[in-house]
This record gives sequence, structure tokens and C-alpha cells, in this order.
Amino acid sequence: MSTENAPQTPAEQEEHARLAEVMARLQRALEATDRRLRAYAEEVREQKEYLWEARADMDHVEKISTRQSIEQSVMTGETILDRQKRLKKLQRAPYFGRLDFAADGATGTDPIYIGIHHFYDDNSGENVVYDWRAPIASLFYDYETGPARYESPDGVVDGEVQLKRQFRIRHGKMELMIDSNLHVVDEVLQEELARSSDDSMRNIVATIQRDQNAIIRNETAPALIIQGVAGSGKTSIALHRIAFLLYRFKETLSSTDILIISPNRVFADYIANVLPELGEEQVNEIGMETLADELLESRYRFQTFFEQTAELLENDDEAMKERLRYKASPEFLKKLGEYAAHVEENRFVAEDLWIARRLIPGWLLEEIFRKHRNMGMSERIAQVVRETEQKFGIQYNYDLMPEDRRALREAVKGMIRQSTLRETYKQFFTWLGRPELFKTAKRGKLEYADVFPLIYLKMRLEGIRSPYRYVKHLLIDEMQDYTPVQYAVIARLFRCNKTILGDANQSVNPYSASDAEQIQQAFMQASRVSLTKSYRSSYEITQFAQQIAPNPELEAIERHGEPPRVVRCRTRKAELAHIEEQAMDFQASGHNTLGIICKTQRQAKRTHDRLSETLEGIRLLTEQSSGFAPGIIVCTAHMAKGLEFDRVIIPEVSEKNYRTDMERNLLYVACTRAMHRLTVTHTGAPAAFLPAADEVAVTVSL
Ligand SMILES: Nc1ncnc2c1ncn2[C@@H]1O[C@H](COP(=O)(O)OP(=O)(O)OP(=O)(O)O)[C@@H](O)[C@H]1O
Repeated sequence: MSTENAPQTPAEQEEHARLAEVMARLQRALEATDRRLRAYAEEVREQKEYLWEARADMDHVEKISTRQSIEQSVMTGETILDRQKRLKKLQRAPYFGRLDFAADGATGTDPIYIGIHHFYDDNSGENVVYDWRAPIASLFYDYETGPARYESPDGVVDGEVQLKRQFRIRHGKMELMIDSNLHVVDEVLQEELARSSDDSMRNIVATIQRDQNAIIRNETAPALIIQGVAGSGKTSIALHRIAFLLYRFKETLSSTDILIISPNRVFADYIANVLPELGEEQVNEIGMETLADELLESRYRFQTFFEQTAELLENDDEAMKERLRYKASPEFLKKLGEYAAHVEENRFVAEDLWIARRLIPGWLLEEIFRKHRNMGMSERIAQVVRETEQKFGIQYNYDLMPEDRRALREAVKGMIRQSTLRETYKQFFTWLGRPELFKTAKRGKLEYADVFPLIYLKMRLEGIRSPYRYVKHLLIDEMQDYTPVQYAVIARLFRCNKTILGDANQSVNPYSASDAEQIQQAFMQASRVSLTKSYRSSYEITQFAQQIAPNPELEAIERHGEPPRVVRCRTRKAELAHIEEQAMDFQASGHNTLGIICKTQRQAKRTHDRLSETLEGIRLLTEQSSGFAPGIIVCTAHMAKGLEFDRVIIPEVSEKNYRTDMERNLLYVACTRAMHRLTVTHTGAPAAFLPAADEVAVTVSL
């Protein structure tokens, strides 16, 4: 029921009165924080003044103690500032749900209101609003009215949900209030999904679904792999899960302990707001290329994943596909492991040595050398020399002279049959009998597909001291775009808990992709969950995308909109004119984002440049872009991964331009970015895997 007008029913009257009371309490709490903040600011000012004026009479210890006291006041002030921010947010929407739960054996029920943050009223000593992450709040997501249970810190509590109510409150005003019973269509969710997009990912606390809640609140899985169809909320719930874990384990986990591996900086920027909105600090983020560069100590120049995909699309090179396919196979990882063992086995040719006219047996040198396989080579040689010297001293009761030590070091060095890491990696392909699988990319760079195998070999032969030992939880998005070798490297690098998410149907480069099952093999004790309901796109858009890349598991949400349009244009000029028309229509609409999604960067640039001749403010996303913003964005499907737009236009979907499986995947990714409206344009024959024309509107334009 809508409650924008005067409340009608007793329930509405009750809730309006309650809201007014909560708003008044929030106002009082805010005024109290304002007073405390002013008091702390004054205290800091006075202490600083005192420190300055009395500095000549103070000894060192006194100065330190005054400074510490200032720091303490500043920190307390910051905590109050945080509370102030939360209270202000609560003033806009103090809660979104109410739950009356009668625990078995308890007398009476107090309504529990659930909001984005906890609100404890200091004056009355009451929990006025519960944080959505509180144990009891999980009832709100898991049950309608009837028998229910939740896990409290003291154990499982059984009982009955007697009332469940959803609210939409904006700017302190109640706009909607709905009592949910079993089988009620989730009206609040429908409204939420029908809204226009934002310039960043939004939180979904008010409408988290039951299966999503189970993933968010899973505290035990050491590695949780989420395979979810396009638009199923994977990224959203992974971030909500992080917020939940930060709340649940606040004593031992902080935002600086978390790292996100994300596909690019635009995506990182797009999701950056979710955790702060949920009252948590932003967490660190890193891309695979930066990670690789750090691990290789910036010693190698290599192609990026983006460049690799671009090259594949521009050239459709069978030999390259074969290289990528093999390097993405579990077989490749196995062989690389065998090769590393082989190199290790054969690279030290120990011989008997005579130092200071005394014998050092080869077997002893070999034994010491083998023991330290995880050290870098120069460190390892130094260690062999050190340990041999010790044993030598004990055996012969003789201390080595500096020249003896030098001779020992030179002799040990001489026993090593070693080439550079890159050379050793290259020789792997000869050892394998397939030298054609190693090929340098343009300008002598390593191919992207060789970067992580090289790191893996380095780890096996030299050892890498992980710079990420501080990470306690790792989140990997777009998991399908990483290969078994990458996962093997990640597993060695990050021993912490992990949330790994993606969609096998959305790989932008199917020649180097992994599915959830393969990924599970890389991590011990990993659990796999799947999400099959798609929330982002209207029913019609989802059905359209399903015809391009059918996924029998996918369940489309029943939110109806315009059918997607396939627009056949006589010429490229006519196509651009149609896109321009659509762009102008968008500018006049209430929608916030329009994505014009092309296949290649070259096509995106060309489209962008042509449209920019007549339209203002169109942005082109490139590999270097670092931010997402509302308006018209032209980009490739690769760049659009993970993003969403109110409207999407996909140009040049002709038979010639979209032909291969990879192109089909990219088209699927592009279509599934659209929330409310999708237009596909082409000249000449349309791509064969576009839905048949009689199922979509065909407009002959110009
Ligand atoms: N429970 C929910 N309540 C409201 N909105 C939701 C819910 N679940 C998902 N959504 C919305 O669905 C859209 C898709 O979510 P998200 O981007 O997290 O999905 P995804 O599975 O990561 O998508 P993709 O793989 O296609 O990039 C977002 O607009 C998100 O807000």
C-alpha cells in the first residue's frame, strides 16, 4: 500500500507515528553528536595552544604525553564524526523492514526495525534500529510470516515471525509500506529494479533475496565460488558479504585486510561506493596486470589481457588461439609443474670439491642445495656456502680463510646449469616438443598468456615471498577470465579465505577461460554455489540475450519492458544517424546512462568520433580510463563487463562482424548490460545468432 497520502489504516497510523518518533530521536542524537564534536574540537584547540605556550617549560616526556592526548581526542572526534555520518544517512531512510518475532517460550514480542546501520538511543538505552547484518536481521531475508529460526551468538533460536513489513522511506518520508505474506510478489524489489541506473553500484540491503542472503552470511567457507548468471547480483552480494564479514569479525578483520582483484579501473571505480555506503571503508583493489608486474619486479614487458583480446578480435589468428587454448588447459599446468621439477632436478650438478686440501663430497652439496628450493638463486648459493662452511668446520675442526670461502662460492656457482627465467620458460616448450607455442607479442613483449606461467615457474624455481601475506580475505571478480595457471599462482600467493565470482557464459576470451568446476580444483575445501535468477534486465531483454547464448539454468525476473529492437540500416551513415537519434532521445529521457557497446576498441573509437561531431559529452572508455560516470559512454563489450546501463545500443551487429564463438560471447555480454532498453543495429546481413527478425521489431531506417 502506498502511504504517501495521509495514513488510512491503524497499521499505517502506527507506522507513521513510529517513524515520526524515530526521526525525532535521530534528531536528538544528531544534536548530541554535534555538541560532542564541538567540545572535542575545542579540547584539541586548547591542548594545542597549551602545548605551544608551555613548550619552553615542558620536558620531553610531558610533550609526548600532551601530543598523545591530542591524538586521542582527534581519534575520539573521528569516531563521533562517523556516528554523525551514519545518523545523517539514517535520517534519510532510518529502516526498510520490520519484523515481529516471537521466540519459542518467550512472552510477547517487540518489533524489530532493520536498517542500513544500527541505531542505539543513548537516552532510552534502546536498540531503535538493528543493522541489517545483525543475526536477528537474517530472519527478514529468510522468512515470510510463520515458523522461523536464526542463529544467535548463543545458538539457534526457534520461533515464529508474526509480522513482516517492508517500507520505502525517502528523505524521512514514508512512501510505501507493504505487509509480506507467503507468495506475495516482491513489490519493493520490482520498484527497485525498475529505477534508473546510478553512476555507481548501489546497495541492495532492503531487497536481498534468500539465496543471496545465504551467500552473504556464509562465514565458514574458506573459498566460496559463486557461479551466477548475468545480472544475478554476484558483484553486489560479494561486496555485501565483505561488509557482513567486517561486521561479524570486527575484532579480527578490518578493511585494510581485504583485497579485490578486479578486471579494470572503470569497474573498480563503479563498485567503489558500495562499501562506504554500507558504512565500511573502501578496500584495496588490484588488477591482474599490476599483480603480475609486482611479482616479476617490473623486469618484463608484457601484453595486457585487454591487448590480447583486442589482437584476437582484430586478427582471428588460429595459431594464437591454439597457444591460448593450450595455456588455459589443466594439462598445461600439469606439464609446467613437471618441467619445473625436471629443471630443479637437473640444474645442480654437484661434484666432489677440494677446499684447503680437504674434501667436500658432492652429495653433501647436493643435499644442502635441494633443501633450500624455495630461495632465490643468489640467496640459495649463499646458504649452501654458509651451511657447507659450518659442516666443514665441525668435520675438520678448521675455519675457512676468506680465500677458501671465495673458492667454495665460485665452485658452487659453477655447478649450476642455469639460464635466465625467460630462457628457462622458453625451453619448456622445446622440452614439451612444441616450440611453436612460444611466441613474443609486438615490440618484444611477452604474450599475456605467458605471464602467469612465467610467474608460476619463478615461484617453483626461485620462490616468491608473497607481498600479500597481510590479506585475510581475497575477492576475485570475473573469475571466468582467469586460467588454471593464474589460479595456481593465486592459491600459492594468497593462503587466506576467498570469495570468487563470475559467469562461465561471460568470458570475453573463451580461449583462456575457466569454469567454476575447474576453479574449485585449484583451491582446497572450496564450496561452489550458483545463482540463477537474473535481476538486471527486463524480462524481454533477458529473453533476447538468452536466444544469443542460451543458458537453461537462467531464470528471468518478471519485470516487463519494451522488446529489444533490431534495426537494419541501409548504410553505415544511416546506422550512425539512427544511433544519434537514439542518443538524443536518451538525453531527453529520465534515464541516466546509455552504453554504446562495440566489438573492438577501433570500432568504439570510430563510433565515438563520428557521434562526437554532432553530440556533446560522449565519453569513450579505453584501457587507460579510470572512472565511470552517467551520460553516454562508448566502449567495447570487454570494457563493459560488470557494468550496467539504463539503455544499450550495440552497433555493427552484422554477419561479418559477429561470427565466432568469442564474438557471440561478447554480444551476449553487451546485451546483458542493458536494464531497460536495448537496440541492436546493423547494415547488410545481421549476425546469424541474432534472434530471428520476426521475433523482434525490424525498422528500416533511412
Ligand atoms: N536482491 C536484489 N535487490 C535489488 N537489486 C538487485 C538484487 N540483486 C541484484 N540486483 C541488481 O541487479 C543488477 C545486477 O547486479 P550485479 O551487477 O551485482 O550482478 P552480476 O551478477 O555481478 O552481473 P554481471 O555478471 O552480469 O556483471 C544490479 O543493478 C543490482 O543492483
